[in-house]
Amino acid sequence: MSVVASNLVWGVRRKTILSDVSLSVAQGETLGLIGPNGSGKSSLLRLLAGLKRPQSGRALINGQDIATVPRRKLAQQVAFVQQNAATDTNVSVRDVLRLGRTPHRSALSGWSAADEAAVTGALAAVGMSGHSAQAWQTLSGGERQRVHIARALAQAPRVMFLDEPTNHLDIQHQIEILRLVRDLDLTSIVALHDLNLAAMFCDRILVLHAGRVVACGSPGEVLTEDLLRQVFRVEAEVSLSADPARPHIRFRAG
Ligand SMILES: Nc1ncnc2c1ncn2[C@@H]1O[C@H](COP(=O)(O)OP(=O)(O)OP(=O)(O)O)[C@@H](O)[C@H]1O
Repeated sequence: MSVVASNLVWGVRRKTILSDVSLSVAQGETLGLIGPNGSGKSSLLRLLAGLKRPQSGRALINGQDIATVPRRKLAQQVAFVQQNAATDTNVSVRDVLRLGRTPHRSALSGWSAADEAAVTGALAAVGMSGHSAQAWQTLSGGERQRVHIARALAQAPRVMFLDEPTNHLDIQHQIEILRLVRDLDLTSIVALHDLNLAAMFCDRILVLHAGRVVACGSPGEVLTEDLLRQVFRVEAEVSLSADPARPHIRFRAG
């Protein structure tokens, strides 16, 4: 399913937070969303996922304005891994994943073999099978993050929005989770702070700065020394030697 945003504007009171944001992500593509703190990445993901309404402009999933898609249908198609998502404390890991199946179940249908397979597969995909019966509140930060990603996978969405999914994860799991997202047969938009990971795993990268799109293209097109200086205020060397399409950034310590 494609995701398209046209001229999105959103703000609170008199403050404009997103100005005229447009983007287009094709079926199966992984778009990285980068930008400094407060540039509007989470706000944009919330608008795209239909959790907030734009003041003007439209967000479309598969050509349909998300404002017009019924909530349940939207939940069958779209999963959102939010930053610092909380979960009711008194549940097991498996229960958290079971919640991901809710949009696919009717009030009358019982727990099906397909539901069970989706939960088991999602737990395995994030390497958490061994924690199935553990109480959610006893998990480490990185394990919680992986369980939230697994819940989104269990939802079997066609589109996935992820806000800093590598938060709290060790380097092995950062790479594994992004590889998993890239290889899934779905459309994804991922907000990331680690620019080298964005370069490694995203098909294209969109850069937000003060609520505006300042660049969008392949990692090689977008992640230039000039852009890093102007948008992120850092000095860095960008090397294209190993793979010109996937630049590597070396930040200067000072
Ligand atoms: N409900 C709100 N009320 C007031 N200000 C808000 C609200 N939501 C977001 N903002 C402001 O909008 C700006 C963008 O916030 P947002 O969380 O989208 O940025 P971000 O790029 O995801 O940041 P970070 O990288 O720090 O997670 C910030 O300055 C934030 O303080």
